[in-house]
Amino acid sequence: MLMNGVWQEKWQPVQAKDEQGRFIRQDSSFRHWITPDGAPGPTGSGGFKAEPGRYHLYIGYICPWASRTLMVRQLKGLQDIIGVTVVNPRLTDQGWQFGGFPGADEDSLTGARYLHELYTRADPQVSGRATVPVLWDKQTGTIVNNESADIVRMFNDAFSYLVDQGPDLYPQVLATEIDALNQAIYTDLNNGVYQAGFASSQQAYEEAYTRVFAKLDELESRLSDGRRYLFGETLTETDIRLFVTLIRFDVAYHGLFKCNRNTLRSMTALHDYLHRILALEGIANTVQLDHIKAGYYSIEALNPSGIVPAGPDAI
Ligand SMILES: N[C@@H](CCC(=O)N[C@@H](CS)C(=O)NCC(=O)O)C(=O)O
Repeated sequence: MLMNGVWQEKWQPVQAKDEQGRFIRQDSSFRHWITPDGAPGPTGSGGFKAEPGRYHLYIGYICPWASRTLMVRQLKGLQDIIGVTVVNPRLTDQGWQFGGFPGADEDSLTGARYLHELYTRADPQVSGRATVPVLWDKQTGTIVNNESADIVRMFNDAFSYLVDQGPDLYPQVLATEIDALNQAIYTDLNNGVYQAGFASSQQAYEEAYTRVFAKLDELESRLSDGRRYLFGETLTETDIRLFVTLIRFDVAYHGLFKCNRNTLRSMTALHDYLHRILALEGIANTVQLDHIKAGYYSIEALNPSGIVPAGPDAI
């Protein structure tokens, strides 16, 4: 991580935990918004007008948070106006690295070797972890935003006057319900699996494990009435947020994070739902299982041997 702009070599997956050994996630540090006219958004400062070719997205296929943004870029047809660079899925002592793995890119935009170089370019005194996703502004050479939830919202509407494509993933009529379900899915699943995997006490692990499977059971039953998506026929950002955790479940969370009551594949309604979203145009290309496996199983604190499991054969 970075301390006052200086990279600290000893990377630890758990930087903060509470007195019961529960993993605590850090807040994102860049929170500006791209808007149609460059006016300030809900947080941060203005000056980031939606313009074709001006912004660039740094992601890792391993990362569920980054993958949300990649999916929304795809669903909203922004591929031609927002470029993408993919980091190596194996975290190094220097954090995320460019190149060196099939399907990982060099950073042809800034020439950086590691992602943290972008953070210090954006703010020479920055402290915190150098996480993906990063939404980069080529015009001013800075980070617009590194919070996937914000980037998803921006991609949903900021560029609509340039590219009017794809569903509205945050329709106003559903906003309150979306916010509530997002929060529940974040707590129990998106972050819940990490709390199980990175727990440093039996109690913290069991608490998280119980919440993960209680939420999966609840969603399995919600989807069992034959609805296409969580809110019916309309695909929303909540589906994207759930999908990124479900797609990683059997290949990473079931084994590495000890979320092993059952596989996702054995939950029929959720499994069908997962494949329904995977079949949406362009979405399969946003999922690279080899990156997901290699990345998670390279977390030394959880898997010192570095051995990557051969299975499962199918998701
Ligand atoms: N709040 C961030 C979290 C992103 C995040 O935690 N990314 C992880 C990868 S899945 C990361 O880059 N970790 C590197 C590190 O913590 O040093 C978001 O949702 O955008």
